[in-house]
Amino acid sequence: MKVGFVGWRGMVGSVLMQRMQEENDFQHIEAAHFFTTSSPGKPAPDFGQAASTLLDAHNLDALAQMDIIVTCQGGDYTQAVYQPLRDGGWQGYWIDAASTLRMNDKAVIVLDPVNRDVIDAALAGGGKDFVGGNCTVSLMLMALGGLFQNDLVEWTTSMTYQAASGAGAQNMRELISGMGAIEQQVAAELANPASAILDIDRKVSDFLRSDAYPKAQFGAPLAGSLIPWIDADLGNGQSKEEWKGGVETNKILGRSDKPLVVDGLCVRIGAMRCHSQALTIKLKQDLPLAEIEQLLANANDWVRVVPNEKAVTMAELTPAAVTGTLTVPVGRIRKLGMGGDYISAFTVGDQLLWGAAEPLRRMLRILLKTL
Ligand SMILES: NC(=O)C1=CN([C@@H]2O[C@H](COP(=O)(O)OP(=O)(O)OC[C@H]3O[C@@H](n4cnc5c(N)ncnc54)[C@H](OP(=O)(O)O)[C@@H]3O)[C@@H](O)[C@H]2O)C=CC1
Ligand SMILES: N[C@@H](CC(=O)OP(=O)(O)O)C(=O)O
Repeated sequence: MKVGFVGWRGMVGSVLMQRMQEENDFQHIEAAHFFTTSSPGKPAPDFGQAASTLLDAHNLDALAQMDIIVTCQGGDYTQAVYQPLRDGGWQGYWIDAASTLRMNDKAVIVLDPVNRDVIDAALAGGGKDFVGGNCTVSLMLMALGGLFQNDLVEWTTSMTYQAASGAGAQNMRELISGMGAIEQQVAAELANPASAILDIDRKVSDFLRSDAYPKAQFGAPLAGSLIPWIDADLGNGQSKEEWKGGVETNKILGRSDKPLVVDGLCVRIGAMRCHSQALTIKLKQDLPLAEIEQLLANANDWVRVVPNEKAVTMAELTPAAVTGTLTVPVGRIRKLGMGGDYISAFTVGDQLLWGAAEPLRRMLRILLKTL
């Protein structure tokens, strides 16, 4: 098997490479080839394979030599290369982090702990295109798979608290710059315990609204504020990120013919790389909480039910606790005042791991085992 990697040095690609090394995935690959859009001919990274040089990621002939291509290069690259490659007769497997092909009929959105059956059916039917899902959708399904997979959900809202990393590496830098710049505005006042808090607040507020605040990437202040819009404006009041919540959830679950309503508001907050979501779930029946918790906990090896108590919630159900881990905690589970079939839940997950790189890594392993 020849496997080509495109976008391996970007943020998502780097996390993918790191996970592949941790899981010894390269040992299962006969020949790994690394592509670049910027520096063909330069030395390729050494992940225990023979030293080689970087290939041109726009060279269709070089790409066509691959049995499997894994790309984390982004939607523009997929848009430019995928169809010409297929039109040229390439029959290989395409594994992609970008959203471009997700809703294509022939593509499967991969999240194997949730939809291994959908993936296997596609492979058996000759499917060749496997795309990672939107990060909030994948993380929601990892957390709440126990309810969705048992067809217990009538509808759900997902109100998100999304990290800067979802917008890219430069946006993460801008978030930290914003935090630092705010502190600098009032460093002298902070050092003086007698300074008036309303003076500090006024200085910070003035700075947040000023042109001096670093916001070139996000277009609005994030540190010290939030941004209640993510991705494109669809023109009907819904953001594209919110639209993805519904269509991608149903596609992953293989129920686009009988779609569940999944809708809500997507909000960017000042976390680094963990997305959080608050959910209201209308169940099809009034199940005891203990049964709900058991269904959630048993759904996969990564979900962890956090008891709905203050101390453990503060310790375990936060971006600070979860960042850099594959664990997907879900907590704040309780019956809501609307009735016994309404529950709340809150979940946190690393959007670069289960939200981006890990489903791709696992799909590659599935292919390497199957082919
Ligand atoms: N960010 C996220 O959370 C998610 C992203 N995705 C998808 O993955 C795609 C890639 O996202 P992301 O990883 O954030 O993109 P990055 O901007 O981090 O990387 C994309 C490419 O930029 C080039 N590049 C230029 N300068 C640098 C540099 N200094 N360091 C590293 N790479 C550099 C590299 O290409 P080259 O080596 O060819 O020069 C790299 O592959 C997105 O467009 C999206 O489609 C999907 C889910 C989540
Ligand atoms: N849109 C997500 C990140 C992302 O890349 O999503 P998608 O893969 O659906 O384009 C966010 O900003 O948090």
